[in-house]
Amino acid sequence: MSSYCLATYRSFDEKADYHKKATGIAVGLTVGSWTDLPEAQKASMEKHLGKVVAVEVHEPAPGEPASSRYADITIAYPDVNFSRDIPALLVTVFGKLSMDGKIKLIDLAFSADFLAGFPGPKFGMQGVRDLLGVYDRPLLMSIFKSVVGYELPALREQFYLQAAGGVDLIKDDEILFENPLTPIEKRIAICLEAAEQAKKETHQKLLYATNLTGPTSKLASQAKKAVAEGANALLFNVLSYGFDVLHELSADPEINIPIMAHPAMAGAMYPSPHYGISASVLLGKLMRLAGADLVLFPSPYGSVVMPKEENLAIKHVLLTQDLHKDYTYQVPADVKLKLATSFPVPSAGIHPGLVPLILRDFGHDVIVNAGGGVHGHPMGTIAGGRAFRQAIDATLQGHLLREYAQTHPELQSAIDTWGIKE
Ligand SMILES: CSCCC(=O)C(=O)COP(=O)(O)O
Repeated sequence: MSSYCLATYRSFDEKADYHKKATGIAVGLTVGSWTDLPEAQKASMEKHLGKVVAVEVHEPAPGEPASSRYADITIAYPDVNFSRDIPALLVTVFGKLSMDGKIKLIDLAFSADFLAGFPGPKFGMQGVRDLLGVYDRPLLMSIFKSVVGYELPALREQFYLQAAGGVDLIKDDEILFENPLTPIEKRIAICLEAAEQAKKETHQKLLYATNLTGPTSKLASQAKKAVAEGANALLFNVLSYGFDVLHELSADPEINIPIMAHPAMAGAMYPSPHYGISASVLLGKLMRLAGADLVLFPSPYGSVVMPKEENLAIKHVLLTQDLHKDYTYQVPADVKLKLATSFPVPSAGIHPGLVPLILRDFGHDVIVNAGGGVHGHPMGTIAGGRAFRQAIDATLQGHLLREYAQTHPELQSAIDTWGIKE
């Protein structure tokens, strides 16, 4: 029995016969042509032929422009046509099609056969909590800022200040690449040393996500070098390297530390309503499928804004959604379909006054993440971390930030600087 992966597109066209268009996609991206084939060949090609699963046409409401006419089209692609990897799937379902007018890939669903090739996140949300021993609250992460051109002692100092403020994770800036001043093995050594120093004061465990960079062919060995040096997490710019690179790194048993996916470049792919790939597929489904343990993405609240419904769709995909959907296929009982969940990290322009909103929308299973909101604190970086921890504590205990701040000067100072968004 054939199995299929499903792709759903939103296509904008004022006049199109969308049913004809859907058939054109299903045939054009699989067997190429159908009606012209001799009957004998049709029989042998049947298993390779894409199928139209759904066509939902949305005509413009009275007063809306004709250009707002669109259809959501779902096509089933036979697994037999592509190998079990994300590049093959993406080129099949949205290779040439991505360049063919106003059309956006808005959803993907994977067959059991396809999913079986993906172990998913090695740690996931639960594994990251286990490493830190923190279960009863959202986590707090801070980001190295403006450290390009720094020598090791200055980098160590910035790490220590972040750690001493009580953060759970610290990540490299995504623009800190391999460089002679702070090469990965030396970064790891001095940052872990600073983490130990801070731990004497905070009594907290901490994960440091060091940026994995360099030529693709050397990434796995670079990651293993980092593990050998004691690294306890990696940051990875997934979209510039490709999902398959993340998949290979995360599936490698020797790279046994969590991988944090950075969304750099995503803005070139998801924001348009007419083109590209939806945020929930790009930063949600494909990241989790490829094995990201933590995924950063722009939040609806800060400086790089993503609409709230798209944010919540990413959260749903990372934390709860079953990525599997089978079309005309009985799933064998021994096929594992549930991937571990990935920790959502809504980011960019986050300050303590946004914490109530983040927790309202994401609940406990979220990582509050900030760079400028920690280092830009008027009382310094340590106070920046503390202000965030106070904002998290206040929100969990049901206090208004404004009231809690009266007895917590770091939070008060943060609110005076950035305000509270309700
Ligand atoms: C757009 S999500 C990535 C967030 C990030 O990496 C970052 O450096 C945000 O820094 P900020 O100072 O805006 O907290």
